[in-house]
Amino acid sequence: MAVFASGSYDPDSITKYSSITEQIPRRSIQDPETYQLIKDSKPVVITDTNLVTSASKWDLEYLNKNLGDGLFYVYTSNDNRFKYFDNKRAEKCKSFVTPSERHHVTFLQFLQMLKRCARTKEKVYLQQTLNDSVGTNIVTDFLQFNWDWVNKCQAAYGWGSLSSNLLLIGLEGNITPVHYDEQENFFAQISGHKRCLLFSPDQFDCLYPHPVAHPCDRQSQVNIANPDYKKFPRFRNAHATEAIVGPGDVLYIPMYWWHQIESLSSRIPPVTISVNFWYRGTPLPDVIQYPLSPQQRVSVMRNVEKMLAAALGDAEKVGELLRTMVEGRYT
Ligand SMILES: O=C(O)C(=O)C[C@H](CCCc1ccccc1)C(=O)O
Ligand SMILES: [Zn+2]
Repeated sequence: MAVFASGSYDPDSITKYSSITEQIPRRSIQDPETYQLIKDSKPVVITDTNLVTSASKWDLEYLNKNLGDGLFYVYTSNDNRFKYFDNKRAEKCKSFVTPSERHHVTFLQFLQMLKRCARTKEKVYLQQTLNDSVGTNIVTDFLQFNWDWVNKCQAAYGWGSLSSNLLLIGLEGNITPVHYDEQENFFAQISGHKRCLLFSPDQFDCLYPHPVAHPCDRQSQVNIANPDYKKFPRFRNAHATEAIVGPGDVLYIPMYWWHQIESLSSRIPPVTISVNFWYRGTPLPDVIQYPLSPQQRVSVMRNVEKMLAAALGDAEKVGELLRTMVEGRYT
């Protein structure tokens, strides 16, 4: 077993995907190009924001001592994929097999689950929105985030309010499969390394998301590690851009950009820790410019799916109606 110096990762552990073509640029907060990229809704890794420097001391021991006795959502998966699913919809959708299991546990129970994973090879992923149940030391660290910088960005780009900060503590090998979010995201890496694969929103047709009413809405049906080209032939045309983020890096994931996040193996520390900053998007402009942006086209498609499900009173009937409308007519 190779042991890596603290804070490094094993480059050989990185799965080779055919669809990777380029690297996401890494820029300083001093560099004007950084702000041009964000303005253009393009991904960029900003290397020196000090956004979460106050969290550099967050390791499992410190977090166990200071996170308080609240409950945390921890997902377990028997493969290493943690495909997000809407819990409420999953309960309603009888035929749906949840791709991972959600537990609501104390941090101590999470640590015990981590220990068990070392034996059972099961994977575990803590994904919890930071809330006011955390201890005072975490509040102090949180208040020392570089809010000045991130608030300036929020205002400069006309983003909506900060909706949440998700604390993510994962094991090497954990994968959050390809999905998009309807929020702007400053993804801050605190401990360990993560490989982020991003696909632009105009590749919607190559990534075959689940229907909007499905528990896995916004998630791609394609497993990019083993794509089913019969079901998803256009995935052959997909091209990703990649960044490996380490402690102190902040990846800007623009709203509607597809992303897959993989925790890279590094013996020290055995876990990866990240905190994201999700912002509601810029409100629609008063005058819509044509042609619509790829993001706006995704939003239109989502609205059509929602309206048809409501109009038909049954989301299961949307596909049939759309086929009737399109086949032989709009082809
Ligand atoms: O920050 C982001 O957007 C990420 O995708 C980070 C990702 C975990 C996100 C889990 C999730 C996905 C969809 C809805 C709610 C929660 C990771 O780091 O593994
Ligand atoms: Zn995401």
